[in-house]
Amino acid sequence: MLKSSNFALANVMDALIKNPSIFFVVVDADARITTISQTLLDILEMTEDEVLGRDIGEIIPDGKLTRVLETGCIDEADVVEINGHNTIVNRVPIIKEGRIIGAVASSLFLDISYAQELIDKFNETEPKTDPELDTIINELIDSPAVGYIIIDRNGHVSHVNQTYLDVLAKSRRDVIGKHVKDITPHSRLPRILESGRVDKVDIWSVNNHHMIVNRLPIVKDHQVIGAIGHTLTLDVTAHEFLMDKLQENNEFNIIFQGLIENPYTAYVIVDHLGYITIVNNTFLKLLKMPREAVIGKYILDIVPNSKLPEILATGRTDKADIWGLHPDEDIIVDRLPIKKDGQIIGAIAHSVVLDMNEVKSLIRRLQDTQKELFIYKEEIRSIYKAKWQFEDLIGQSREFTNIKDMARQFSKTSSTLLITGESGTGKELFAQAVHNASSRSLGPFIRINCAALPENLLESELFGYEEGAFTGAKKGGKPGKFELAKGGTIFLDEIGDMPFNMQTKLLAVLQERVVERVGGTSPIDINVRVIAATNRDLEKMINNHEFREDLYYRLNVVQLRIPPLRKRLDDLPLLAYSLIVRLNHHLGTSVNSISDEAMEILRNYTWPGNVRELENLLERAINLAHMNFRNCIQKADLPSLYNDKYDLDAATEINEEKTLAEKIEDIEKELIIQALTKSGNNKSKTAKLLGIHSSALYRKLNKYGLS
Ligand SMILES: Nc1ncnc2c1ncn2[C@@H]1O[C@H](COP(=O)(O)OP(=O)(O)OP(=O)(O)O)[C@@H](O)[C@H]1O
Repeated sequence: MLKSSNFALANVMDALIKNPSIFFVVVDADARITTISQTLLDILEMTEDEVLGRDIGEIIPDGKLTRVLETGCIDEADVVEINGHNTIVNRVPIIKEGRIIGAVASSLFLDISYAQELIDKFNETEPKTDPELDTIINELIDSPAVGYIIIDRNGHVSHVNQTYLDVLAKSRRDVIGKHVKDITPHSRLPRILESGRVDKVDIWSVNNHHMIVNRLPIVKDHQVIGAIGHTLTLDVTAHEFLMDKLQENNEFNIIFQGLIENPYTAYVIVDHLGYITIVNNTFLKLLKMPREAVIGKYILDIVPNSKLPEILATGRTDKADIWGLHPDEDIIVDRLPIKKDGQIIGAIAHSVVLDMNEVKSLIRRLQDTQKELFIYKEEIRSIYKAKWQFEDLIGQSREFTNIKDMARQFSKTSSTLLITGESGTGKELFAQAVHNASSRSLGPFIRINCAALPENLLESELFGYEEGAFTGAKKGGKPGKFELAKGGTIFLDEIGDMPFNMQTKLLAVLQERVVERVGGTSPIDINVRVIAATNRDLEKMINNHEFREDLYYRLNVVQLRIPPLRKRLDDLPLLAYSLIVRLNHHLGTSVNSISDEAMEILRNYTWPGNVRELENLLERAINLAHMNFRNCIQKADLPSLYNDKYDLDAATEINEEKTLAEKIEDIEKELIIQALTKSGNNKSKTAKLLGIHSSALYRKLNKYGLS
């Protein structure tokens, strides 16, 4: 009778299921025996009470299982002799959560003594010259349970027993004296003649019989004079062999049923041809079929959508695949090939999560949260995007107030508006203010940056797409910005960077006032006001054939030219102070003034990056002043205005507080700032200066808070 301690048998399952053995011993992490099969006890001539709880080294002193515990390495097909029985043993560590918690030694019980005896006989005399020996050999190999075939040094069959002749479906006359390859063309016995090595526990198929075989060389005076092939299991795959054992009402049932029969895990095992060899009750329950209807059947005849044939064909391992036996009954499964000597001999599928209801409810909750998040994001974006009003636009200079007045007038109409001006002058602010002062103020204000997206994405972003329009297209399709902006304003920022092809498509939309989704067939009416902005000289671009003239006229129905900061320097103190108030609020600082010297530096600067540059510069100045416990911005807080290299030097300085990756980011940020300054905050020029695509630049600007 077999006894096992509290040791978690479930953990042994994986180790054993890959190991079609019937005699075994299990030890825990301290090498103490926790489970042992009766047959092994019989071989050891001991009782279980004498063995359980004892160190394995005291019972089987070869120390090999202890080594598996130490190394975690599998020890496959090792020939050992236990009490005069030659046995082939597999030793496998039991690993849980990355820790070795025990080990199993299991044997395909193989008494190779017969074969050994045969070899010994061969070694005594030349087989062909001794008819008496033939009789002895024939007697020895005359076993209904084991198939034998023996070849001489030339590969010709010298002996074969009736059991193997039955497998071959041939008569003795057809076989004796023939070359083994003429009988079974793919025979691996000749290989043994060449290598002189034992070929242990190999899966061998002939005439649709699947067997486990051993092949041994016959060696005399260091010369290979022949080879023996004999079966260990006849007509069964390894797993069928195991199943046969399971059918027997013996002690193995207890342990193997425990291992395979697990109500939380469905198991199915196929042989190398895809025929089901093992299936547990949990899987049968899923199938709603009795065991007899399943075992021995081709997997696809039972489970038409099984992926096990793919595993057999490719040898790949599937981890946590969501798969459904029946529609709407998804489970999560692992699949793995069973390999022997590098060959795929079968495949296992077992469930990881059988009850998907819990997983599904989690997924549903996640989807709900995502939807909610999307709604909030949209809300935040709309609040943020359309927050600017004319009152927020700072500037009292004539140039500025004139533009503001003009813009107020334009907000009373729905005409397409083109806003031009250098980078950072406030074009987007004006667009928002116009929208907010217009009759469309309750509708959405949707901005799209035409420079930040590659052409193919820009098209689907602007016009949307239908389901299946391209690989990766979302189910149900997606509305474009023109559709989303319905009843409101669409702000086409950086229009000068729109690819030429897209310009043509945009022109058609503006002319016909309809959009067609990518992959769609029906036009959708649009009801939006279009405001476009650019810091590029569109007229020059038209001359260079970079911008469509007809589109320019469509966009330039009315135009606002925002003056650069250097042309309204009178606004500088007011702007600087207003920005400081806003920045303090944002940064949680309380810097409230600028020294005259610092203001003078600001006045003398040319402001290629305009108000945005002023804002960025003041933010850094506030941080520096704050770090130095000052409430007043001083010259020292504006290092980049009198020393361009300052920040790059600071970025490259080695200090322990930052990792290499963080330092590299600092340097990248500084280089971008310098390129922005150099290009007058022109994004496409900046991207060119840095040798990167403008969409990459926009990502980086976002990352470093420079946009
Ligand atoms: N008149 C202003 N009053 C207050 N803040 C301003 C003003 N003009 C610009 N700003 C500030 O400068 C930042 C840049 O403005 P905006 O994004 O509108 O510039 P832009 O001309 O659209 O730039 P780009 O061409 O690079 O897109 C704004 O976030 C705002 O903080």
